[in-house]
Amino acid sequence: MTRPKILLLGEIEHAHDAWKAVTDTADVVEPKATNRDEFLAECKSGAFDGVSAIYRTGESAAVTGNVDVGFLDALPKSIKFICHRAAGYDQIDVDACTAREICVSNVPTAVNDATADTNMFLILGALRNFPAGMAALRRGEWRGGDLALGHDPRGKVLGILGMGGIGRNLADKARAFGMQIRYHNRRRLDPEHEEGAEYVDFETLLKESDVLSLNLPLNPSTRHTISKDQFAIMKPGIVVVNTARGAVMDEAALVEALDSGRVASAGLDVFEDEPRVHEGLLRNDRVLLVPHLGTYTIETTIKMEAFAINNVKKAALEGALITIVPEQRDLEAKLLEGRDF
Ligand SMILES: O=CC(=O)O
Repeated sequence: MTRPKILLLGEIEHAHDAWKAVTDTADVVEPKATNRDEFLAECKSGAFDGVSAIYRTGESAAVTGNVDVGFLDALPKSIKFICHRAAGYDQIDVDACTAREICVSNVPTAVNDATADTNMFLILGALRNFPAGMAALRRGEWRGGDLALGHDPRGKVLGILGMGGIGRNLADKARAFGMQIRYHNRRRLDPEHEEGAEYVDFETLLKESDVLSLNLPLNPSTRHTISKDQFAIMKPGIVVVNTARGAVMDEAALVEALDSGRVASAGLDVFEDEPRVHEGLLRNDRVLLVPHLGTYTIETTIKMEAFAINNVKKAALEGALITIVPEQRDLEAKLLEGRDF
């Protein structure tokens, strides 16, 4: 029997044992390309013919670009699975994959704790104005007068926009700090999973939250969910934090809202055009900035890699996935129908 072929886009950083179990049973090919044009030319040269599954990291987009129509059109027809090593898969045009009968997986659960930890750090740091105090100290001004005078989390309303795995994990952590949890989601959670969190409409969440946390995925319909009009109705003095994706919020509108004082402070792990960060955020000591470190721990990276590796292994060896992205869930049986593994 011929060994299955996997295309590796990016690196396996930590889960080497799990990866060895893949290379024992499948052949792995890696591109030589150093930029997108070279990658597309390499695809078209036949270098990846016979590959059935791709393992990719978000960082690999620096060479290949996003998984868009141009990328998919260049791939050999043998490719039927793309296993992405991250929770957010905004780099992947899932509709275009579906049209080509390519199944997509992400890493949905392994990221929850580390991302929610980062989220809580941003909430505390932004509420307490720690960045202002830290910047004053480095300027030799100790606390910088009352610049760093902050607020306690206890008793504050935390509005969570997007109550998925990370949002629910964050709610658990924030309860321990005495915060009142409200949330808005496309669909209300089953009340037994709410654990006291109150479901409110989007407008109420904006108008009544003391802290707004963005925990929704980025896709074409969630881009700039928070923009000028939304800032205009937020509770004055609100704190805004984002560990989801930069583009769910209009960054320029956030800078204006910070400058006008509508938003008192912000905590951001993600940016619209990473690694570029808006000048208006860099110069503002009331913004706590973290360079997309939400999941960046050894333990979580190992869990994420192992999860994606298990998906690509099952894809290459059995022609199926352990998890498929929600957009394709109802289509899975149809997409896999008639495949010959
Ligand atoms: O940002 C991190 C992830 O999407 O996993």
